[in-house]
Amino acid sequence: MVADGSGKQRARPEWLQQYDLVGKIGEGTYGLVYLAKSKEPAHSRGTKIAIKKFKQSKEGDGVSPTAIREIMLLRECIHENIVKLVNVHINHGDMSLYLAFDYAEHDLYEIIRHHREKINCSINAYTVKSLLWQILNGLNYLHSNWIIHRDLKPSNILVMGEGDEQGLVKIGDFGLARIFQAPLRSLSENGVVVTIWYRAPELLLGSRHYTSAVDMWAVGCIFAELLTLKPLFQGIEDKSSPNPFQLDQLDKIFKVLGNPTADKWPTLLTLPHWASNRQNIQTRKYDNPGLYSIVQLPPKSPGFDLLSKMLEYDPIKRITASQALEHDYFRNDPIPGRNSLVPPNAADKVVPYPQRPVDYSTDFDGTTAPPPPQMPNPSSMSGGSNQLHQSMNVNMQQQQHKVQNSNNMVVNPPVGMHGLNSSAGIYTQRGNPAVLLQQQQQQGLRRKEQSNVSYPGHYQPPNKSRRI
Ligand SMILES: Nc1ncnc2c1ncn2[C@@H]1O[C@H](COP(=O)(O)OP(=O)(O)OP(=O)(O)O)[C@@H](O)[C@H]1O
Repeated sequence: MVADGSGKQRARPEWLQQYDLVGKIGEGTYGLVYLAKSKEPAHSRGTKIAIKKFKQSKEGDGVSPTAIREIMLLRECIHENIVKLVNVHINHGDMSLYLAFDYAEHDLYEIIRHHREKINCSINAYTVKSLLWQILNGLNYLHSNWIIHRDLKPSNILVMGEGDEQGLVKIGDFGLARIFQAPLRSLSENGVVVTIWYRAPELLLGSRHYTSAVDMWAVGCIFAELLTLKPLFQGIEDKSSPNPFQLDQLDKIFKVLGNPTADKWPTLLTLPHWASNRQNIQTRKYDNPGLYSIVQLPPKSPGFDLLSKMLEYDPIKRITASQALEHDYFRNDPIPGRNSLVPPNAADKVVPYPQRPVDYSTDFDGTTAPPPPQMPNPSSMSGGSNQLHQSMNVNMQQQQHKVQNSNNMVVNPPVGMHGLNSSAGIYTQRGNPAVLLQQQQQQGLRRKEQSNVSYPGHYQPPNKSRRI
């Protein structure tokens, strides 16, 4: 118990007490990601958790009540192939937001990189198929709940490490792309880069309507990348204005799939950039699509058929997640399995992927932790990082102190919607998740129309420095 400004005693925020902060594991468009461990036996001691801290905007306007309400809705999404949002914490002092997720030891960015740069061999067919099936399964769940991910890419496809859930795919970051529609410029300046490589052609051509088909395009790109270990369409980003027309990205797509035509894609002619940049777009003609030679699949194979249907130009004709799950590709050997990392056939080698690197020296403020001011407590020691770990705990305590003085709101794991903070005007509702998610979708569309934001123009070049 601690005293607040009024002299009253109040409980420490529960969520801070239950974890030991271990260190920083990554940095994304919206903020930093930390690894923490559960301290409490009730949550099975030592359970790893990923805490995402969202950075403040330069204007310091914090997290809007609408964003918070929508995040609360994301906690309703419970599915084996969706990363679980276990805790939401808003620090009202500086209006920063912390989201705690189940921790995944791997992601497809690292898995693909490991095969390409470390072991120099392809990912086995069973693993590719199992990963793809589970991505589609998670996506089908999201789409049937009216959630469009909008930012699918290998680093957002998490894969569980050793344990009961080993090899399970968890889609991360779902729903956040819309909530935080305009990422902060300063983050890009920090060297963190987001990518246009997985962006659907209708968006590149200026469509303002997101449909679930944009996610299927991204899955097609990821499928190809799992097969070849290289991004399929590596366009060079134009950064000349806040939201420029990405000609090179489209050009890379056309080169592989051929130029789109109004015959095959009737609404093409209505897309803003198709009309306004027609000359630029159509100077180069690509008549010999070469997708099958890139992915090295026979044109008549089920795998190639599925991939082509994901990379269909016309979003209306593009295969849906539920259709894809029924595709013949998944009915043929090797049959996909729950543990994507351990093929049932003993002849297939199990690849030991490395654990995520952890930067033990960065605290929750994103600054380097000072040397520990006191002797390490042996009970919190682990491996060679004892001192740093201890200093992280100290920082955690400092953070706690800050938080306790800042009228924080903590929302603990859910059964149904809950959490009311009238002083902040933040509320969530009890009710049917499907209905709520539909409302969420409608609100999002309305907001998009009002703000007239079609897609954030914050992309940086492909040499993304995404690690710690
Ligand atoms: N639940 C999690 N468990 C383990 N690692 C995670 C988890 N969520 C995210 N990460 C990792 O943290 C890093 C940063 O993630 P984050 O989602 O913030 O950025 P990103 O996906 O690299 O880029 P962007 O923010 O542009 O989507 C990535 O390596 C990601 O795989």
